[in-house]
Amino acid sequence: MERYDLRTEPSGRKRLAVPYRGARLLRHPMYTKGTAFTQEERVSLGLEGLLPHSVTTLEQQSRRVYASIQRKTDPLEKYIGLAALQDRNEYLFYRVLIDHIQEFLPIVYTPTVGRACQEFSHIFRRARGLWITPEHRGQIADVLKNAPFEDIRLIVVTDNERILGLGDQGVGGMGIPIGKLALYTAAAGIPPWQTLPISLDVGTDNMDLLDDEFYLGWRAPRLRGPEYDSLVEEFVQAVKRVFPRALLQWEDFKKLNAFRLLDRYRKTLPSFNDDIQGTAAVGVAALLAGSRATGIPLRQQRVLFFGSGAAGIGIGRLVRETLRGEGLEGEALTTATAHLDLQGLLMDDDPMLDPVQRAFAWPAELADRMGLVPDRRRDLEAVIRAYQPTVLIGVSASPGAFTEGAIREMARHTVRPLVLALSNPTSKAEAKPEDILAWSEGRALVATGSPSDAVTFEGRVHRIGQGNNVFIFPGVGLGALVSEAREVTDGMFAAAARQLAREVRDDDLEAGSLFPSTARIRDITAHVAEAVVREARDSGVANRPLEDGLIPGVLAEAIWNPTSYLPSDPAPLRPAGTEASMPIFV
Ligand SMILES: O=C([O-])CC(=O)C(=O)O
Ligand SMILES: [Mg+2]
Repeated sequence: MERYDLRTEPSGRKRLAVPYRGARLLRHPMYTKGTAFTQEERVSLGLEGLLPHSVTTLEQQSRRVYASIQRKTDPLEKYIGLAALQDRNEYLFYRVLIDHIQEFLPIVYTPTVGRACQEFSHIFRRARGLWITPEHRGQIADVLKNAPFEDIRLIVVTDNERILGLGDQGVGGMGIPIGKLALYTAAAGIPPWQTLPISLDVGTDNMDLLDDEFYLGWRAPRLRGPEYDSLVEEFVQAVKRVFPRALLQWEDFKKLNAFRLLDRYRKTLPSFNDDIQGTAAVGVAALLAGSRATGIPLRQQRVLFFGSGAAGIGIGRLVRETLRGEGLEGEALTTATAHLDLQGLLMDDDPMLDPVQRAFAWPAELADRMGLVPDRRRDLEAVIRAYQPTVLIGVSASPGAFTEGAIREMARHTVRPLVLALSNPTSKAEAKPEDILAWSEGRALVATGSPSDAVTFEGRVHRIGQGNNVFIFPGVGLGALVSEAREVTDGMFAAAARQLAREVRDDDLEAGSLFPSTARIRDITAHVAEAVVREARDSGVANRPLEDGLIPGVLAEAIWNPTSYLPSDPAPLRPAGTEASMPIFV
């Protein structure tokens, strides 16, 4: 465990105390500058002769690395190249990522990160983050103490059971916490030495993985029941003890564990579930922006969900809360949303519904009144014909679920239907944007969870918005950390959703997009964080309540921005096992 020591000189200039010298320093991904070490630093840090002669700038390094990544044609090879860069020089990795965020988002994140998870045990180079297995029971706190840095503020943890729409990926799920934290740093400027990806590797029920000789994970069926619960309980208590200032993001747990763990721990430590709550904010933002585009007020929208997993139920809850805020109640509120899953429309006489689905089930008599006899309730097209939704949201991981008939039916009764095919990665999306536009005669406003190219239909170019929680979680996390929130509330996600909708400009909507461009992610994140800080203060969960006027400045101060390397100060080598010592200022 190391401290990352930033020292501020009386002049205000920051310097970094580096705890290593020579080859060890050169190889340390967080302290190295590679060929950017200056001549003076090379002398004082024992680097003479270890580097080729010329000193380059971070900007030159960034251009050099970018060219080398661009040479690769396979996105997975680009992923491997960027991961290698992250393991070599984190400063440079973030500089390159930020300089080319729109281009590299689909590499470090969905869709390519999905492939990286599937291929994890085959493309493995270097470990990052922490793996906790059932063998660590009773000593999880000690495992946490092995993290490379000690002042951890942000943890993304998964148990790998529902990796994007790809299901159980076992040990390979670690790609997701790593990717999400990379985006926290790139979008929200969370310093990388304060982040920690964690995999709860409790086994896998994916037989292909268990049969693979290269499989790197805990080779057993998934731990379940009380043993699983007690492992998670020990983990949460250990996080509280070892990293008392950390915010925890639950990611890619399967639905019932996702809801259970969120409900159980959201007041134990500041924590949230991105698939439930982050996705919810994205869905609500799309509705708000969509209302502006179509002129249909929010309270007159009818929203049909296809899929009732963590995302479907999560969005459903926040949509319902938002509509309640608009004054809807009773049957009007019930019928404002309809939820279809593989078993059909969720009906309250269905004994197979799980507890989170039940909250959205319709009384059978309502479906009867719409003429939806039982065998029609499984048919998306028939449900659309009867219910006449203005919005269709796909969160099912069933590619092809939005059929031509279904989309044509949407377009028959709505001038500008909102169609969100949100399942990730691209291979799991419910329909292709070009098909949705063709089947709706170019009238649909389309969004996908993973990035999609613009579509030209009858001479008009439609931009496809990326409806993804990347617009939400970095700002929520940054806002919660800056306000030292004791809890991450649903209100903070509602505030984030409203802010994201405000970020959608009229020209985005005119171009057919319900979301802003990901090229603006850093600005958007800062604005989302501002809204979250205000909401944390107003709802009384902020240990550091900030007045409006102070918020932008405090955020700007908190955001790490790798524009140039800090000067390195050699610190005396610390004997093993002792705390960091004072750096020497020269
Ligand atoms: O990672 C993403 O792109 C969004 C997300 O959380 C998921 O699909 O599970
Ligand atoms: Mg997720």
